[in-house]
Amino acid sequence: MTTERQEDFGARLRRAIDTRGQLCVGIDPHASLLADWGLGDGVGGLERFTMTVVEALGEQVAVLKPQSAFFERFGSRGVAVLERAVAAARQAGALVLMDAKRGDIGSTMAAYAATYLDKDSPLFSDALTVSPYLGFGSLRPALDAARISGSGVFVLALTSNPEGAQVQRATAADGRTVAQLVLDDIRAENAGAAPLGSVGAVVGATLGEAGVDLAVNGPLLAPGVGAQGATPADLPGVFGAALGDVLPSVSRGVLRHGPDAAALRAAALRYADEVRAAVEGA
Ligand SMILES: O=C(O)c1cc(=O)[nH]c(=O)n1[C@@H]1O[C@H](COP(=O)(O)O)[C@@H](O)[C@H]1O
Repeated sequence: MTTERQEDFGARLRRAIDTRGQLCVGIDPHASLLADWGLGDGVGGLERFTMTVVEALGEQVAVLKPQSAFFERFGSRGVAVLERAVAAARQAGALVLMDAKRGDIGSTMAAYAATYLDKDSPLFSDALTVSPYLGFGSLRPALDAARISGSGVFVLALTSNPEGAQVQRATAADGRTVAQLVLDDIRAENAGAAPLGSVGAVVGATLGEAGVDLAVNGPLLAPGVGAQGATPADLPGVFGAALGDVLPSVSRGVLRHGPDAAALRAAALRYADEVRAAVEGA
C-alpha cells in the first residue's frame, strides 16, 4: 500500500477531461436494463452488467458514476460487486464518482466520509455525491476527508428532477435562493484552487436556464442528459460561461445500447462528440 497522497481531484479531473473528453457515464443497473440485456435480476446479473460497462468504458470515458442504490438493493453481495467495480474502473484509468447522495448530521457524516473518502476503505472513490440539505456545514467531515485524501465531493445544488425546485429555488433569509447559498459555499471551498477546485456542484442539464451564478471554480456535474430528456445542445443555455467546467452525465441513454461492448463505446463516443460540438459552438 502506498502512503503517498494522490494529486487533488480537481487537477486529476481536468486532465481526464482534456485527454478523454467531457463525459460521465452512470452505471445504474436498473432491473429493467438487466432484463433487456438478457440477465437475471440477481447478483450474477448485476456483476455481469457492471463489469461489462466497466470493461467497455473504463479506458474511454473520463468518469464512471456507479449509483449505489442499485447495488445496495442486493445486500452485502451487491456491495461487494460495487467494491470490485470501483477498483476495476480506477485500474482502467477512469475516475470513479460514487453516487450515493449522502447527507447527515456532522458526526454521522464523518462515518460516510470514512466509507467513501478514506484511502484505506474498500469503497474509496475519487469523488462522492452529497446532499447539503441538513445544512452545508454538516458536510464538513466529508469536505475535510476529501481534502486529506485528494478526492472530490459533488454537492447537490439544482437537481434535475422537477420536484427539486420546491426546496432549491426557495428564498433564504438574506434573499438568495437556497441553491445560490449552496453554490456560494462551494465557491468559498474552492477559493485559490487551480486548475480546478475539488468541490463540485450538481446542476441538472434539464433546467433550461440555471438562473444562478455558477462560477464556483469547481466541476459542475450535469445529469439529465438522455433518458430525462436533456440533450448536449441544451448545455450552453443552462451553463453559459461555465460550460468548460461541465461534466454532463448519461446513464440509461448509454446503457440501453448494451450488452454489446462496441455499441456501448459507440454510444458514449456519440454523446462525447455532441458535447464537444455544443461546447465549441457556444
Ligand atoms: O447526483 C446525481 O448523479 C443525480 C443528480 C440529479 O440531479 N439528477 C440525477 O438524475 N442524478 C443521477 O443521475 C442518474 C441519471 O440517470 P439517467 O436518467 O438514466 O441518465 C441517476 O443515477 C440519478 O440518480
